[in-house]
Amino acid sequence: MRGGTGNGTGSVASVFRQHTTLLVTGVLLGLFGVAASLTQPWAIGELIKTAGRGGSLTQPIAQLVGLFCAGALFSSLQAYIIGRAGENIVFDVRGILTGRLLRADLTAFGKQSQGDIFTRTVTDTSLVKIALSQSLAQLIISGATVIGGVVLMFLIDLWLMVITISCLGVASIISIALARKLRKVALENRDDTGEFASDIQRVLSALPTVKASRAEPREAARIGKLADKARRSGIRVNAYNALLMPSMNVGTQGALAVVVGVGMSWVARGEMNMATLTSFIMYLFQLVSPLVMFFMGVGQFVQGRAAIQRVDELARMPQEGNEPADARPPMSFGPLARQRPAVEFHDVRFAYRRGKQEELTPVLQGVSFTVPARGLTAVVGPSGAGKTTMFQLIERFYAADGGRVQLSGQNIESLPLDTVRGLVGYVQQDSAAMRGTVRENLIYANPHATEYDIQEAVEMAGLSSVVAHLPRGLDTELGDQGSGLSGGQRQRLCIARTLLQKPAVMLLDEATSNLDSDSERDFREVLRRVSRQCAVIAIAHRISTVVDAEKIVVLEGGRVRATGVHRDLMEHDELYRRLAGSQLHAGSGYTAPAAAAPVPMEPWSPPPAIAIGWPAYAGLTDQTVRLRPIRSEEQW
Ligand SMILES: Nc1ncnc2c1ncn2[C@@H]1O[C@H](COP(=O)(O)OP(=O)(O)OP(=O)(O)O)[C@@H](O)[C@H]1O
Repeated sequence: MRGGTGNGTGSVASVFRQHTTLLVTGVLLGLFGVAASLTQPWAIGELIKTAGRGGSLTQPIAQLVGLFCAGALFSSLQAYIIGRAGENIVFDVRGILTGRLLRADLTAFGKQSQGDIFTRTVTDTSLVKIALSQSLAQLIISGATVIGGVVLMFLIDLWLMVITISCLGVASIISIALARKLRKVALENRDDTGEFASDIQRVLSALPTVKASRAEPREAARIGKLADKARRSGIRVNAYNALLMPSMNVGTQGALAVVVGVGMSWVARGEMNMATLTSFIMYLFQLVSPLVMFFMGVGQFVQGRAAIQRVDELARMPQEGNEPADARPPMSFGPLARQRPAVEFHDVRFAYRRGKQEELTPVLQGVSFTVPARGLTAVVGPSGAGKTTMFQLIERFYAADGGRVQLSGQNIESLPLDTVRGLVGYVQQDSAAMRGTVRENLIYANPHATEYDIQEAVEMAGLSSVVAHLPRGLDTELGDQGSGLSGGQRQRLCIARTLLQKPAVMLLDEATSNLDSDSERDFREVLRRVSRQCAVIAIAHRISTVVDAEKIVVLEGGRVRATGVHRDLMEHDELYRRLAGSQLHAGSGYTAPAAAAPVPMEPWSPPPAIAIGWPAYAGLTDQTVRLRPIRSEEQW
């Protein structure tokens, strides 16, 4: 897709400027057509005069037919070229919007409803196309026809023209007032439609919840209200549109009636000849259609301006990844050195910004810890402690408000975003599979993955038997959000996808939550092998997965409460002991090491939502796993 305006300010205007050559060509062809049609009444007058004189009609008729053909040819060419320019404009505007949406800052993106974004990207851009191509060309061409016609009519008869102008002038003033009002209600209607689309999108994305909550009638009523709001503003748009053209029609028809009456009385008195009156009336007739088209163009253009405003607002959405000038290019980073920690948090503070007022929700309050370049580091803590938020800072979805996050000794803010995301693989809490084939989902982060790599990742993630039972194997189509697979299978698919990325740091957010105990045990074994190749940081619900971790970070209320290995934490950290106690006795199948301190069981109802962890490459057995020695550390 072409185009781009850097900061998004006046995106539509900048795209429009890029297409002026095609637009000007179209308008010029249209103006040639105008010249041809403006000459036609004069040619008809000549025909009448020649017929009156009894002369040969061949030449005037040929002249007239030539003018008709030229007019038709020019107007077809103009319509084609203007239409083409319009399609190019909408293509470029959508290209800019798509690019800016994909690079949008997540805080800013979160404030905008997705339905409204959809309306602006799809519907509003279509209105922009119509406004900047058809309506604009229509305004210029119809305007030129009207001006040319008016000048010629002045030349034919001054007084008849004064009568015409008086009737049309009143109608034009009314039409301009109506057009202004139309723009205002059109903007309201675009906003109402966006609100309706947002709500539909909200409900459709949670349809099973709506059904399970028996909320269909409530949702139908709520959406119905928004649809009705859009209907009412749409009716107002139609009302002003409906008044716009008739007000012009009444003006032109009134002018016609007066001109015919006055003109015929002058012909009867011999003060004007019939050919002159016929030419004048022909011009007046010719004026009606361009005048109506002109005001229709005004109507469409003002609606388009409302859409341009909305598209420009969307294009101004703040962007992520404003790289510092001294950001290093990706290649200079290389694989993470063993001797440096893979990830370091130094007194990191972070708060989410909510709503238009940017109210702060403090989450991390001075977090410090390090993650070695190899091995498993688990993050444990009660729900809401800020574990996922930490991952989002490592991925640079958000920037820390204070302190710094380092990747292999370098502040991630000073690294190109692409490098950070290439080095860090992220399996999210709500594993995000997408519509498309299983293979497309797998290679999403590494489109050049070989068949061997794919098979290996599938096997490592315990997906082999799942894929073997799918009707078309890796080429089986999945629905939205990966529907067609179970929750656990989707999770393994996302793990395989991240494995294919061969990250230097692998983040797993509660990746074992959808796995049964056997699968989790097998997965633990795979994870142990993976963590020899890269740094794995894991948040998981199951305590049993955490006991082998080289390091466990206990997070509470946005602060690191303790770090250590399982045995130490069992001895020294009260919270960890409680979390571990409830988990290890919850039937995970794990037997605590004999040397571990006795775990006091505390009555706990309801059980705390804890997150402990490490990732789950599920469903693997020693027989099924043929984890090829990773070809080289550099390649991983
Ligand atoms: N996008 C957001 N905007 C505002 N607040 C948020 C956002 N995401 C999370 N929070 C808040 O930040 C806090 C920490 O959330 P986070 O998801 O990091 O916790 P967590 O430890 O991963 O919890 P869990 O174990 O339940 O997943 C929570 O209080 C949550 O309400």
